[in-house]
Amino acid sequence: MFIIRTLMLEMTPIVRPKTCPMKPTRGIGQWLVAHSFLPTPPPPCPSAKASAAALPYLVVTAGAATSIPRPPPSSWGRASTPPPPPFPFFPGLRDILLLPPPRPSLWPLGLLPSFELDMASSATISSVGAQAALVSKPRNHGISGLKASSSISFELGSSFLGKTGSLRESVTTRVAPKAKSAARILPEASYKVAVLGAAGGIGQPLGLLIKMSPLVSELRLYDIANVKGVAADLSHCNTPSQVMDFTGPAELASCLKGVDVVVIPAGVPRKPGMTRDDLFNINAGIVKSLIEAVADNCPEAFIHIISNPVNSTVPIAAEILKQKGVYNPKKLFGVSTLDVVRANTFVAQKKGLKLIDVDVPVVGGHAGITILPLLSKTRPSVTFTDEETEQLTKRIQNAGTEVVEAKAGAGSATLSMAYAAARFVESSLRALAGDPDVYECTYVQSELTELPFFASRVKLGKNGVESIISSDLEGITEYEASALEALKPELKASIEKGIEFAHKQQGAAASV
Ligand SMILES: NC(=O)C1=CN([C@@H]2O[C@H](COP(=O)(O)OP(=O)(O)OC[C@H]3O[C@@H](n4cnc5c(N)ncnc54)[C@H](O)[C@@H]3O)[C@@H](O)[C@H]2O)C=CC1
Ligand SMILES: O=C([O-])CC(=O)C(=O)O
Repeated sequence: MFIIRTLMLEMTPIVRPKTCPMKPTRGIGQWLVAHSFLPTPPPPCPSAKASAAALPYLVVTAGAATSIPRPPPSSWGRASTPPPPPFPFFPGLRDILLLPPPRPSLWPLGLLPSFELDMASSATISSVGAQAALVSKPRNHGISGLKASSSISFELGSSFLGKTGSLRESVTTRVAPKAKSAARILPEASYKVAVLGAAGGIGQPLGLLIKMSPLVSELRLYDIANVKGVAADLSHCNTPSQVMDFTGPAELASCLKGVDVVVIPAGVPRKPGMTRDDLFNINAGIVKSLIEAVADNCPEAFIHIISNPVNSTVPIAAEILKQKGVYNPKKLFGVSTLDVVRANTFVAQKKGLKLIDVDVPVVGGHAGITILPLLSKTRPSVTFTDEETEQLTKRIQNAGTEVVEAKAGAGSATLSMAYAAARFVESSLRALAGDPDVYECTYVQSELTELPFFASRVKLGKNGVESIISSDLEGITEYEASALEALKPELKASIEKGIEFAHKQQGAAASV
């Protein structure tokens, strides 16, 4: 955690004169990066003293009212403005405050720190020179589950976020060299991300979500078919990244050269009645061939494996990378983020908590009983009856099957998976950008247990896994301890199956 001192110098005065329709309220505040939606910063309210040039890109919403307006730029903040359509990601929020340019990590995918905005109720934000106080208290890790802590606090004098304010946040970003001296924090879209299997059920929405990231300069989409249309479609979104399409093995190398992150959702999904392991025979070969290309073309990239069965496909990838002499265990990840996303959602629903507050670590693997939510480690601290623990654990473990059955033959989770994968991509990019405080649960090579691969919370850094967080496994309940023991044989078998497959392939290739 550190203090972003420079931000204070950039504080743009609140541009909300009396005529603006929005009133400050008590409630949860969320930071949205408006520039994903508002390519041109809106002009100020008519009486605001802030110049258009000083206008920020970051919107803070506070309050829990019914709709968040997205006024057309020409009428931003005018009282007479009819209610505009709701903000796509955050219906249900109202007050909008304009603040300085965003840090890239704060984009609207739920990767948002959550702040308690406790405004003096008597304060009227009437102009640039309002006497308002905004005090935000540190909250739990928020949806991202990434922050060791995040806090922000402002005591304001002549402006809403005046010079006396201070901001403490655990997020950093690339600071453009020029911007440093000007005390300006700018997001820098400079990362190249490749999605392999980009025309599929996960690949398409994942492409869209990555296209919205302010950190990405190139979005490379690869599939064996149908990727041109997806790329043409996405390329019309006016966000920073350039979209490129690559079709078939002949174009795979060009797709991969120079990328920072490779995400692999290529492969077949389950149908009702199947286990993830039933996908092994097809997906093992797909992952193998794609990883061979990754090894040849971008061995330094972070590799995110979504293709099931993750418990086996990650060990396969590790073996292939070893065979190619480029295995870096710190950069190979099985994407188990969806388990965390689900656990957070279900726990919040069950306990009546605010979704953005809840963070449940999920360890083990990514199939059935190998998915082990550590409910006792839920933040904020919350107690569960034995019955609740049993019911929640089972629901989280079977959530994939819940979707497979609901889709009745049309595939498995795609949208929530894309959301989860986009979160993991964003976390990786933030880690690459030097954010010192990025944590995610992921299935990696591990010494946390006797198993060679294990999902747990890890700290991500520029070089991948910086450390594996062991504390989540300390002081777990009896229920969790016995579930942990119970999952080991299945996870071990899946790992061995993957390793054996890779060895057999190598043997077969050698004998040709
Ligand atoms: N890790 C997780 O939490 C989750 C994993 N999954 C897994 O993700 C995988 C993909 O699921 P969906 O997108 O729903 O399937 P899908 O069938 O809709 O899409 C898969 C895409 O992969 C492409 N593909 C197949 N072989 C390829 C190859 N050799 N190279 C490049 N692309 C190739 C297909 O053309 C297709 O566009 C499945 O294995 C599924 O089980 C799904 C949900 C969650
Ligand atoms: O259940 C499946 O087959 C897809 C998956 O991994 C999930 O939704 O967790």
